[in-house]
Amino acid sequence: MNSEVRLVDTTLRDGSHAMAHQFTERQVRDTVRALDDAGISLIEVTHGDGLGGSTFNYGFSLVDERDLIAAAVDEATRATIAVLLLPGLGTVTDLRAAADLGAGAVRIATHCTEADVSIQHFGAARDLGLETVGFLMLSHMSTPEDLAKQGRIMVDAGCQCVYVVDSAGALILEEAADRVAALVAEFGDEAQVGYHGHQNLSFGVANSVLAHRAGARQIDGSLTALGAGAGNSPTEVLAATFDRLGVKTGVDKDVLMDAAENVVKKYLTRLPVMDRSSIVQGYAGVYSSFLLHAERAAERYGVPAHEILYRVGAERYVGGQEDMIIDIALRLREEQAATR
Ligand SMILES: CC[C@H](O)CC(=O)C(=O)O
Ligand SMILES: [Mn+2]
Repeated sequence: MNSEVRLVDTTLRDGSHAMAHQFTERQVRDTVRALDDAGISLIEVTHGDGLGGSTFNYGFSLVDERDLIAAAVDEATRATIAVLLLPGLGTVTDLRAAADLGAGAVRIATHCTEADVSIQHFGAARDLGLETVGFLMLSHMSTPEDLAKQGRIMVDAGCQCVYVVDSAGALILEEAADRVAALVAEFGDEAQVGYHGHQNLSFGVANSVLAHRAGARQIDGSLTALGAGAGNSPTEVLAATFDRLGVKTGVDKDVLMDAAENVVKKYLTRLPVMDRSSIVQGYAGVYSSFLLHAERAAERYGVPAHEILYRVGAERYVGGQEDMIIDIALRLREEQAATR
């Protein structure tokens, strides 16, 4: 087992979902400075749904993400700023703009069975000299073998590290480790493997430890767990846990704990929790970023959010199908009215 791991922080990207994309430039600057001080080497800053995500369907950003990326680049003294890109929502033009602003890495995310849509984006990213990472989202929907085949498509396209992304917080222990192990076996020394967890069933940190033991070299976290659904594996907990296990992260856990307490907790509008809706997301395998969309639909149409999320899981809806949440809420409302 390798005794080192790189902790990557996504407070300012996955946390954007929990903040309903309302990050201010001040919040971004303060968070980047704290993470940079702690020694985090890769900090992701983008709309929750990636470049170009500020839309009616996904939710408008308070501040243009290009301004937030520029502020992050300005604030970081050692860390590289990464952006997220979902092909089809973000374009190569958006990627060039982010690189011009000083972003040094891109994480390109596709549904776990659709890595082929990322090929041209990886090519463009390598041409721009960016560090490249691939995100296989909703990884619980694929077998380890199929996931490895999809990862291979990304690596052949120029990806340097492919992540098993547990978007729904649905993976439990060896389900996460087996997926990581399959990718590690497929790539050998050609590319690294990463793990991105969500806490819906509370396995984010435990899965991250097992992912590292299975060969993952990069692990995601968010300060205070700020992220979609019940949030991500808390970066400060990952740092303390790996420290206890004797795995070097190169970060200062106490500075991270301070950042969680004194920076992020001061501005967050909603502390991620394992409540009924987010537990259902993990149980039923629902994209974590659907949580706020389901809560809004529940409020608007007078139906329970967790019922919406159970249906979303049963229908196996994936990222980009946010509008189907409204469809389900309307159907539930009709069913309710029929039983009265
Ligand atoms: C919408 C992109 C998504 O939030 C990426 C991610 O972090 C995940 O799938 O968990
Ligand atoms: Mn996520």
